[in-house]
Amino acid sequence: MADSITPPPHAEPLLSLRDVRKSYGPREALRGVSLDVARGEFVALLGPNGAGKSTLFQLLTGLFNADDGSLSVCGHDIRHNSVAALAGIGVVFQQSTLDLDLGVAANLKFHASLHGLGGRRARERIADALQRLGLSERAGDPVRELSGGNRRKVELARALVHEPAVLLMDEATVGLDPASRRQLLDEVLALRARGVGVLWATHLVDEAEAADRVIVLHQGRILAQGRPQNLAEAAGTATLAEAFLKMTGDTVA
Ligand SMILES: Nc1ncnc2c1ncn2[C@@H]1O[C@H](COP(=O)(O)OP(=O)(O)OP(=O)(O)O)[C@@H](O)[C@H]1O
Repeated sequence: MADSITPPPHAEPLLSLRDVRKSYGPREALRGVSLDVARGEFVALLGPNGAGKSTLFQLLTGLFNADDGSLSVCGHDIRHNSVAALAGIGVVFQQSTLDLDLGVAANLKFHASLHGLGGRRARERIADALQRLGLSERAGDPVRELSGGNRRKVELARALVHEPAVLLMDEATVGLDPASRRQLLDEVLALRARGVGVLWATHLVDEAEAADRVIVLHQGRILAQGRPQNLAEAAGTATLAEAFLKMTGDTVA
């Protein structure tokens, strides 16, 4: 009998890096990194301090060019077709980039206009993003009056206003208390259902445990990748935390 199950259509990764290299003078920050993020996939980029996570994000957001290799978003090469590639990315950086004296909605409006969104369409997107994150009632408040957790949610809302295919989160929970950290992680995990691909950089193993796939980055190289449980099994440890320590702990930085 013929197999009645049709194979899924070939899914192009939303984000694709091939053999990416970047040095600062003699210091090699990325030494040939290749990775993909698929539609609706939450990938944790787990690495200790100095692993190269921020460098990778700076390349992905067009702040620097890679010395070698290629980076593409939705099939658009970041170097050769940067406008289209960057339109597909939403990003929350480690350090806040909100204007503290502007209102919550005004911060989002400014970002929307940078992406060519204005008028009613922008207002609807902003209202929708704030509503999803439970911030509708704070729309008119200056960001300065918000808690650290809510400020991060505003950054997340802002990163999503132009409806990017891929969301980049660079150590986005730094400085948050455990409850706010969990809340932010849950908000981002929920984006998978909308097809958003997420690259979540962290040095915190508990955040990586929630991921569909974990990529362990250390001293500019990918040491391992796979489902959290599979990584632990492959390393012969009971937990991902032990596997991470085993992989990275005994090497000199
Ligand atoms: N502007 C720079 N000039 C020189 N070296 C740099 C620069 N930025 C980063 N590096 C070096 O590149 C390597 C990777 O740093 P990077 O900040 O990308 O790592 P990271 O994983 O984000 O670490 P952290 O979590 O501490 O920010 C480190 O050895 C770092 O010292």
